[in-house]
Amino acid sequence: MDFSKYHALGNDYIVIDPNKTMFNLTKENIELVCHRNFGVGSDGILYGPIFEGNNIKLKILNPDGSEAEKSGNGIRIFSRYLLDQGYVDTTSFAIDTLGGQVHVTLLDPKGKLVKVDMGSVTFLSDSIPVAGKSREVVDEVLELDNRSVKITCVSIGNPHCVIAKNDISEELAKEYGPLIENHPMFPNRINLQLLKVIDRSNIQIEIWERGAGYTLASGSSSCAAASAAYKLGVVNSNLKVHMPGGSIDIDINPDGHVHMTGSVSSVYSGKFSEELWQNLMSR
Ligand SMILES: N[C@@H](CCC[C@H](N)C(=O)O)C(=O)O
Repeated sequence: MDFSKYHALGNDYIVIDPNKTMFNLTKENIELVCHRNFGVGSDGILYGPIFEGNNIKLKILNPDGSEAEKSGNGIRIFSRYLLDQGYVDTTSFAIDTLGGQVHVTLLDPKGKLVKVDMGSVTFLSDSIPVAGKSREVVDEVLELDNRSVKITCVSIGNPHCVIAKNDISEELAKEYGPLIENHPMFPNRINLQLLKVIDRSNIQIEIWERGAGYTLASGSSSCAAASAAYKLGVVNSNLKVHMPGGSIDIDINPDGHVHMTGSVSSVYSGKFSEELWQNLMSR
């Protein structure tokens, strides 16, 4: 077995385990493995577990080869991988990511339902980052290709830009996505969520992910959009985030920590063909 593939609400990831498979994490290799025509195909690679003392570290790679600080669906998937491979034998453990440590609780004996304390969010421009003077970026006007949009920006370890609209669609996410992701206001690029508030306990989002493009679901996007809606005063602290691939439950605790609960599905474990493997090893 060289890799395992899982999805969380249609957001699919390949887990490559450095304890089992030597893999050069070059931009070209990541792009090839994630490519849906020339490789295995996925919305990213989860590279781990990397053991540092007693800690378990995870690296999250986007299909364009960039490294993400956090991924909500990625963390839930990786938690199930740790259980499937016998790396953990408790229902509660921590994982270190570039965007901080997260705390996981397996709510199902097979790891099919996972809750994660994703940490706390910030709206501060310097932390996200968003260019310009130091401020909270909440309901602020951004010029976008001859249009004005209202943005609220959030970091939950990785950066997000939320745009609330009455009508949202895949087409609109694909139109706004590249413009927002690469806008000069966002020096580290950014993930986009188009947000529609259904009622105080339900929101709907369409997502464009930094380094990945349009995806069917995103855990950190769910946390970001729910936190933005809560900050704007239009939802309660416990809510459901509906996405094209399914829904995630979000609880915003009084201490500011955001808890995300959602499913994980196993797809298959596989081996790279000798031909693809030679290709990957040669660069
Ligand atoms: N799908 C993820 C987010 C993955 C990282 C993102 N593309 C970024 O670059 O920040 C999720 O479920 O959170």
